[in-house]
Amino acid sequence: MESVDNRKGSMPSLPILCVAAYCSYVVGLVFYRLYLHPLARFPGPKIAAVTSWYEAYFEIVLKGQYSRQISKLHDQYGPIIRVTPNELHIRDPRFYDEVYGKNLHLEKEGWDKRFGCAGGVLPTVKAEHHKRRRAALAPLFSRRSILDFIHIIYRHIDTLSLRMQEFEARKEPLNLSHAFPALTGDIIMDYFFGFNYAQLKHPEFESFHDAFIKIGGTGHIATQFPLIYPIMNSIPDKITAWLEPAAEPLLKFRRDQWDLIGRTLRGEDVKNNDAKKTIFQEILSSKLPPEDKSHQRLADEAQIVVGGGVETTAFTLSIASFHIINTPRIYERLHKELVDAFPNRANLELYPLEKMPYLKAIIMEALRLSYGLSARNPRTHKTIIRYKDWVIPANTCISMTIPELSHDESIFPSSHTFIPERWLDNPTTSDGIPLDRFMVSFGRGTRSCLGVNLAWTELYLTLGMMFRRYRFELHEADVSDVELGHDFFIPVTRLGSKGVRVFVSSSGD
Ligand code: HEM
Repeated sequence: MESVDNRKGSMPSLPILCVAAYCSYVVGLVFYRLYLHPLARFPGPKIAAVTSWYEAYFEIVLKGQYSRQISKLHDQYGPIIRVTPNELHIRDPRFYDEVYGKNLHLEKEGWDKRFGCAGGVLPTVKAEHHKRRRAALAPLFSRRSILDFIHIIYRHIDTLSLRMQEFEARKEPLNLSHAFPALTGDIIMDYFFGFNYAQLKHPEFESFHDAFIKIGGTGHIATQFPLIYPIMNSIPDKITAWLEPAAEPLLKFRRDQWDLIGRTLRGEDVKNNDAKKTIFQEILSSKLPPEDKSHQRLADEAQIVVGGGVETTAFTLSIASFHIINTPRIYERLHKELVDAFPNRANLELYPLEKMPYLKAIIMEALRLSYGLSARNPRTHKTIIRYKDWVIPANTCISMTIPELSHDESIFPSSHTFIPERWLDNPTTSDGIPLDRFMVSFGRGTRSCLGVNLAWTELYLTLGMMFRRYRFELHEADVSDVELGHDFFIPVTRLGSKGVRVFVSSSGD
């Protein structure tokens, strides 16, 4: 008996064994990531190579600041760096087309965890799934489809114009940063879902805006803790809305979509406008396999399409409007171009707007500074890629970031200044490359923006209407109300910003 007790006493207890095993695992993992990992040779801070907690610190604790930190790391370590244990980041505008090539079918890792709707086309990981999902949506995004729907876009632009008159009459500041997401939200709802929430008519322009900013922030947490969405989804909507009132419009949207999809699957026509088809009818009549036509997949797609189209276009409109109003030279030149084309201020037509060089240059400049997405945009190539002296192993996640390209001073001198003139008269870079090759705010290649035609149409018509019919005066707004403050996947300004607020008056001519 005595000898058995002695043996027991000399054995470490189970918790100690577990701690020792865990410590050995961590030491082994650190050693592997630093010295044996396929990316071990690449430059960058050791801490980023060892753990994604480094990324988490900048994204979660400092609220969307890792992209900014990555720019500083590029200054220190060069154009290619290892930013997480398994990801390389490249800063080189001339390498963009290699990473986001046109004919390549590339996997996109990581975004599936971000939004809690992994079945949507944007976050789809596998290239083959993406290809068929995108093909099913493409007809709905064609120029022809947009022109078929344009009367509904005009209707919403007219509503915005009426709201402007209302603010003019009341002599109260109008918050453009609130009005634009309501406009783009109503258009997208009508276009894809056959009805809208009349957000533009809401006194305070209630919209999906705040909810999307919150989702963007949550995406950083979900990247590290993917279970967060299943946990959140298990909480009743009422409690979520009580904890986070900004989420309410999106929760309502999700409930309504779930119901609409159910009704569409049962064969009902759920539209209550005169658009031709809803997105659900389009997907259901496509050649997609049954698993891509499930209730959940359709709901995921609905959220992605609305998420893709509301904030992006609205932010571009805010940037364009702020700078036009803030720069009399730009306002006067644009206004003259509009008056020449539309002597009668009540008229508004897409084709003449599309032919206006200065308006187009303004939109290009606003797109450049609105970036589309501020997030690192990952792609995984199945083969090795060579970048300068580096050989990037096959199946490595490589990312680049649109804001870095927009602010490359060798391509866009004074890149933080809004200069529409840089886009006039077919400009080229100093080495003769057309400047618009470096306009990547709609992405590039097989996974570039599907909504580009709709976005341009909205941008032409909204800015054309506003700056033909009205004059504006900024109210307590400055450039920090339209500059990137936080990367919440979409670019977000400083968090305390009250938005671009303006007094409105008639243009009088
Ligand atoms: C100024 C406006 C817009 C900008 C700057 C913009 C930007 C972008 C960018 C950069 C991507 C590519 C993401 C990637 O490379 O992986 C993208 C994808 C996408 N955008 Fe847009 N977008 C805009 C408006 C819209 C609109 C109005 C819609 C329509 C609802 C839309 C729907 C989509 C969709 C569905 C995708 C996913 C495409 C795919 O994965 O194949 N976007 N957008």
